[in-house]
Amino acid sequence: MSHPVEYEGREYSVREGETILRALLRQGVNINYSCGKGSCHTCMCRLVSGSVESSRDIDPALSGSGHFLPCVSRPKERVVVGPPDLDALAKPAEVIGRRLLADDTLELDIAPMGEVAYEAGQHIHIAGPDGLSRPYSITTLPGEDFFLRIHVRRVDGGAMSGWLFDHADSGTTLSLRGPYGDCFYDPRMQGRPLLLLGTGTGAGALMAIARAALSAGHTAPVTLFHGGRRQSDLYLHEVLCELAREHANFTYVPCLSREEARGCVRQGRIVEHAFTGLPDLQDAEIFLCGLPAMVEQARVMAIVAGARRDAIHVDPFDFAHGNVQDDASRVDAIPADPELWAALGNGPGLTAVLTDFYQRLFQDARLSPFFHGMLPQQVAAKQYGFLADLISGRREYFGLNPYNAHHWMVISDELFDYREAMFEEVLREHGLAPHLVRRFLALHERFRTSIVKAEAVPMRVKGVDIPLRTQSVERLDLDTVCDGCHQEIPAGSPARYHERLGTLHCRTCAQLTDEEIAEVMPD
Ligand code: HEM
Repeated sequence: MSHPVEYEGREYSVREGETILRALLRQGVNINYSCGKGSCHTCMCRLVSGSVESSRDIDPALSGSGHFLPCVSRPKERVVVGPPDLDALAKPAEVIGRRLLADDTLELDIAPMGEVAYEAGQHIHIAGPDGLSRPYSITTLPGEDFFLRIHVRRVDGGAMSGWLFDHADSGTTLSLRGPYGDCFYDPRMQGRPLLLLGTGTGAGALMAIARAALSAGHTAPVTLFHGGRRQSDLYLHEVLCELAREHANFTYVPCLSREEARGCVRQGRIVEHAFTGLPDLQDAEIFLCGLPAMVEQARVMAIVAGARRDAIHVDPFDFAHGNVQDDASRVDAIPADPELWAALGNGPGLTAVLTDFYQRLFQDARLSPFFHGMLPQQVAAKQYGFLADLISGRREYFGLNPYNAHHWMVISDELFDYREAMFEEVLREHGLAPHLVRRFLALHERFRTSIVKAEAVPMRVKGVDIPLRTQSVERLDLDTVCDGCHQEIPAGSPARYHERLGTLHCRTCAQLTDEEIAEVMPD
């Protein structure tokens, strides 16, 4: 028998065999999570009452303070779940060593008071004085030493990196939270080629992932591309060359985009080199750490090269910089794809795909709530306008760009991938060749960072944010009809106008409060 779960004051059903995380996501709860299998700890919650059964143990200090992982737990009775107690999750730690790896890159050895169970390449949040806190990738391997090592790049005007550079000497105390993230080597990847792309200190995390794989006896090729502008950006050059000498299946490819490249260093950006000649990435595991623009471009290229969505592992804190490019420039940069357009019958095939896709989406428990009040054929027609422009190269679409169209929606990477899997299935059912399916999905992929976000954002028009407002109470100038009860609303009455849906509701259907009415009808 399954038991319900209460989260943030609301009760949710849990189906037989379903984890608490799955149940909450299915019912539209916006809960932070990442790996979904008990490794990254991103979804950690506190058990306020009741008990759960977990398929994976966590640090006893965490379970002792009432924490558990909803992604690997099922309720044993009715449970009440709350957000994690961040103070209880913090562990004191001490800096025990530091060295400069380059003018602007510092290596810190940090000894936590107590055990921190992590995977190489995961990150921890480090808090300094005044509660300032930033994520840093762990560059050591678990069990290798009693301390953790991180790499810090001095960021211009960066308060935390500046503080670590100037004040984090041996003996300085810090506070740690984590580990977090699912960008790490899993022994189940044995036998698959690993492709690692990083810029800046992303190389520290990638080196740890490569070392974890090699020390676990990974025999398939492991290729690490590290990109920088200047020679000094390639701050792990010697160490990575040494690793390549020690392991025949490890290749290190340094690339320089600005300074002249010499010796084994290649000229240009890593994305250009890594995807030259489009390797077949169907079996590969891909790790991306570094500049958001690189991560975004590499993700698109990986999809075109056949990578599975769940095989692309991204260090999530790199996206903390937000949306890297505006949609208009993205659209301008997308070349027409005459082969794909022809395969879609120059239009009718796209209509057929979108009609089927939205029919299916409107039946889906996770996606349909976003489309409340809309009709599948309406949405399919608008989507056609957007995609037909991208694929055919014409420029006739004047609807909302993806950033603005989704500004009010909370969409996780996982939900985005869920929609993509559904879309992929429809494309295949319509007989599109596999290489064209990838190219189609890569078009969507280019807009991921415009669409995926943890909270609603204001619309942005010509670089200016429009205040987030989807509903307003108005005093009507003309007689009209209520979209709820279909009764007349006489001119001069208050009504609620839903800007996005374009609907109007009378004071009864909209349940207007006296305060709301008084604001538009002060007399
Ligand atoms: C989980 C993923 C997604 C969800 C839940 C979602 C949901 C929606 C919803 C509800 C709307 C209607 C907005 C409104 O009229 O207020 C919309 C519009 C739109 N979506 Fe998505 N979407 C997703 C992914 C995508 C992707 C991958 C693309 C393509 C890059 C895309 C492109 C668009 C565009 C262009 C519109 C505007 C159409 C128009 O009004 O002219 N969406 N989406």
